Amino acid sequence: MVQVISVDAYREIVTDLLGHAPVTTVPLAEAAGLVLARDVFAGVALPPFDNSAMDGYAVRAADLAGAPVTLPVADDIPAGRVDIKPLAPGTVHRIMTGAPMPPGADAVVMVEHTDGGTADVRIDRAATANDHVRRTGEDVEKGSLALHAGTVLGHAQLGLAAAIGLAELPVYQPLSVLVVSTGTELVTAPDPLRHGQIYESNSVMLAAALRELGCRVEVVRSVVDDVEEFRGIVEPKLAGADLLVTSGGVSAGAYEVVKDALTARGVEFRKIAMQPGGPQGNGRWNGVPVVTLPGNPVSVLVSFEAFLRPALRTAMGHSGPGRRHVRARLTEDLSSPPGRRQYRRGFYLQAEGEVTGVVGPRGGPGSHLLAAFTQANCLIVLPEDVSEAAEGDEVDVLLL
Ligand SMILES: Nc1nc2c(c(=O)[nH]1)N[C@H]1C(S)=C(S)[C@@H](COP(=O)(O)OP(=O)(O)OC[C@H]3O[C@@H](n4cnc5c(N)ncnc54)[C@H](O)[C@@H]3O)O[C@H]1N2
Ligand code: MOO
Repeated sequence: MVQVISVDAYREIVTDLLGHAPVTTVPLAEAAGLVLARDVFAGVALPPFDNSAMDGYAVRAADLAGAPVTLPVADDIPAGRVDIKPLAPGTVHRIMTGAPMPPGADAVVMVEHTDGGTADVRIDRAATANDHVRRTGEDVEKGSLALHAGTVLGHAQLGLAAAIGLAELPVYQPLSVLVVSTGTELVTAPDPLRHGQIYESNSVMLAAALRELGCRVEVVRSVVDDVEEFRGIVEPKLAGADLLVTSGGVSAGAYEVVKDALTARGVEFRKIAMQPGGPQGNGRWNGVPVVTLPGNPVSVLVSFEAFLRPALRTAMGHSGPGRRHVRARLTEDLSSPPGRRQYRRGFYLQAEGEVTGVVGPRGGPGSHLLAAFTQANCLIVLPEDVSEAAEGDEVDVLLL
């Protein structure tokens, strides 16, 4: 008897199987999209020193009380200068944006409010202390928490890490996934199709979806339905993988290559109470986690959303599945197989000012209808205990 389990239970099984990726240190240039594994404290303040926000003149505000005034320019401070002399009372220093404030100066006058002189300068307006001065630590205090563990490293976060003087960051290592499509019927372009053959598409979709999540991916585009050949091609590649994902060869036919090759190798095959995506397998082969997906293209994509994406995100340190659920009203009647959670491709729309959006199916329930998926922006989720949903009913929608 094949064991049938719920989608939620299976998601937990796959999540436990993948566990957590190890922590590794990578250069900033390789960290985009990865998750920070430890809190990062600032070793320097930002700004690291009081500096000018404008090109102009560093002054003592008190010296400008009777503006307009003309004062001698005692020094010139371009950005990058490190030998900064104090400002004597009754003088100014010409200063550029980002240059250190001279000790004794308390404000900057923009060059636009002067005659731009280099020996003497006429300053047209009075100033207030702190005008156009960027204070040490105003952005980040030295020793403070700059980036929390669990932060997804986007461009702003990487910029901050660089600004506080870091060259590398501790991250959850991106998982290396080996993707293998099986099926004697599979052909890859530009080879011509003969009657009975189809172009292979699952590995392309899986690889793209995995790379979007930040995984490293190796692809074996197609392996024929032959157990020895499957083992011979895939087994040597396991050593470098954190996860093997296969497509096809797992249901009830006479030539189920993945099932036949891996049943005695630590992989358990069962049915999940979902449609599409019913037949699944998971386990370890030579210690490497294995998830075997059914071959129908929509089954692959729905399986990815239902449990692979959440499990991979958890493994790589992300919080949550990275997808939002909303409620929406159906625009037409739908039916669903009893006892199974059905995922229908849908299009969700929320009109301006409306609290609840509307959703309609794109294409039928068939797991071969890939084109409809490309027109969908969500999955309509019909629960196990629902076999009929009527137009106007509120349903659960997983936004893609
Ligand atoms: N007697 C039964 N037959 C089937 C059952 C069942 O319970 N009893 N389940 C059906 C369901 S549901 C699914 S899903 C499929 C899963 O079958 P397999 O995982 O063994 O997949 P295949 O038979 O190899 O392929 C299914 C389908 O998908 C096409 N395919 C496969 N790989 C690719 C690829 N890489 N790119 C594009 N298309 C691919 C393949 O040609 C088949 O049409 O089993 C049902 N049958
Ligand atoms: O469950 Mo299969 O994955 O419907 O087509």
